[in-house]
Amino acid sequence: MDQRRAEPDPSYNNGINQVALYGEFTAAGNRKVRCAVSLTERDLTVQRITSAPVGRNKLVLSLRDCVGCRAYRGEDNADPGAYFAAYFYPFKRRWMSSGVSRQRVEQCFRVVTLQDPRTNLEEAEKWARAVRERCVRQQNLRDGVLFSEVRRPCRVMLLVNPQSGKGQALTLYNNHIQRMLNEAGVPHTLVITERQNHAREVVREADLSQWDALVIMSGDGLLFEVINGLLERSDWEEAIHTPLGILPGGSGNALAASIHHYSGAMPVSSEELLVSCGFLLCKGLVSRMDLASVHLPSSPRLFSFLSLAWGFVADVDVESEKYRHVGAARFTVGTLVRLASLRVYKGKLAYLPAAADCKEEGDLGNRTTLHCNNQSSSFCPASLLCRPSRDSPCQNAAHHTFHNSCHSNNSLKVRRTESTPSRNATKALTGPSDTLLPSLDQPVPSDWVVVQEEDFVLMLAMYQSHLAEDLLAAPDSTLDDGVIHLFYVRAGISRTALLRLFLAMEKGAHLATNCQHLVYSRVRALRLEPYSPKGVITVDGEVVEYGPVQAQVHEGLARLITG
Ligand SMILES: Nc1ncnc2c1ncn2[C@@H]1O[C@H](COP(=O)(O)OP(=O)(O)OP(=O)(O)O)[C@@H](O)[C@H]1O
Repeated sequence: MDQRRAEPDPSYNNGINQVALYGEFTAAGNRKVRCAVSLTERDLTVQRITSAPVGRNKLVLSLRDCVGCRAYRGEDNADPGAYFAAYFYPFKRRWMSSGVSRQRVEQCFRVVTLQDPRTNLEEAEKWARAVRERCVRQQNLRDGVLFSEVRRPCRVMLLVNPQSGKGQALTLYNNHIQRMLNEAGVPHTLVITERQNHAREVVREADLSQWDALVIMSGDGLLFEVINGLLERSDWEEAIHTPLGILPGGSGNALAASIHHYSGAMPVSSEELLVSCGFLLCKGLVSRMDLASVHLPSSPRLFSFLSLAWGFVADVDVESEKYRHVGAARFTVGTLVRLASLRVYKGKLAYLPAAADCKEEGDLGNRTTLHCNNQSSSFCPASLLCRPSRDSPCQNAAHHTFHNSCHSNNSLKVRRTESTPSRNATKALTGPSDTLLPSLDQPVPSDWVVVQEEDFVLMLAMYQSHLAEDLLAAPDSTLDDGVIHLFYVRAGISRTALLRLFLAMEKGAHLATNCQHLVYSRVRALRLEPYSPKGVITVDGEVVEYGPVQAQVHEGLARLITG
């Protein structure tokens, strides 16, 4: 038989395409299949050695899609061969449906250079090491992305809430995540949360020098606990720099959907989102993430990484809890139910606008410089749709409102854990100071915009892109843009128009619907004073004390593994 071999291509002999390693091995699963394997700085190329023309049966796998590679001896002691296996998660077409998602590809080879098992294992280890090193270098090469730090987490605390979402977080861990982390060589310790605030207590007390990353496999509620636990520590400044990871195990999974979106990938199903976030976690790149501090009338200050909501969105979040068995679809069901009894919420909203073209760094002492961000002039995609003029004092909205009749059903969930009043802007002992916020009983500063309308259907402040897996609420948000993306919908909107807005939000196109009732502003701080005696306010999807609330963004305060 005329066996054509895939010898190293001479045209590859320059730069990144230069073949660093070349070998011929049998496939681990079928010793009759021989493969020519070559490794460049960028790719692993596998060419089956057959009589077919060179190029057929050739697989080129990008090392950017590789999470790890390991070498090992076979189980049969009489077998002198050793093995190396490389694990890739490239985007592939879905079976039976359109679009692409990350799907697992394993390439495993048997090395029998000599009859000596040790030499064979050394050869396999050489390959595994070379693949791993190039994977890391490919991550380092990524440019144009504001990744500040490259660090492979090696000791990970993985906090899993077994009750989150449909109650399947542990099954999802067993079916997907455990294997991915093993493939990536990331040792981890599983902490299964037992009750509310368990994770908060664990991270508040933990010896953080023992952990390179804290990863949360749950909904957004558990990350909320972890962030607040870190910021309650006396060493909060260091603690909040602990890299955090998020794996979707809840029904909302907004932050997981946001980092998937930031990675440039197309929307995917819930299980595909888990694989995508698992992949990003294994890649181990750490980015800065904005947090917002939130002040409530009589509860301690909270830190929030996602959203602050009042009105329609907050009500849907709370009321749709009972539909959590349907997973991410719970928000769609909740939206339809609440639309049927659309309400008007009365209150006063004020905000500090973000500078149009400048990005001010956080107000921590060590980051006081100002950076002009030339690109941010194109920030507001629908600049025509940002309607600051609607906030002008001359705008006189008709004030025929219904008082909010929403009854707070949050007695079990409300985060009123301590009783320290916070009448001063920053009363808490730990965490950064809120230089932009006066105390809640003082008027807002004169450079704030006071919204003239007092009748709303919703107020939604977002610091990340997604409100839920399939709700791209703030399409222009980035992880650390230092901006609160403030949306509100004025009273008077029809049910149909509101439904259209939420349908458009699935693709992040709600600003382009030209809805006259929707107002969007980029802000750095805000205050809401609800007038209705009862209602719901949520922070990161969790119900908090109802009443006046204010928040300011802290740019890039936390660290998140974003791949
Ligand atoms: N073992 C447990 N039993 C009951 N509640 C728990 C347990 N572990 C954690 N919790 C609490 O469950 C709450 C909800 O968790 P989380 O938001 O992560 O999941 P979820 O509500 O299912 O997700 P989503 O918000 O996306 O629907 C958190 O406030 C957390 O404190």
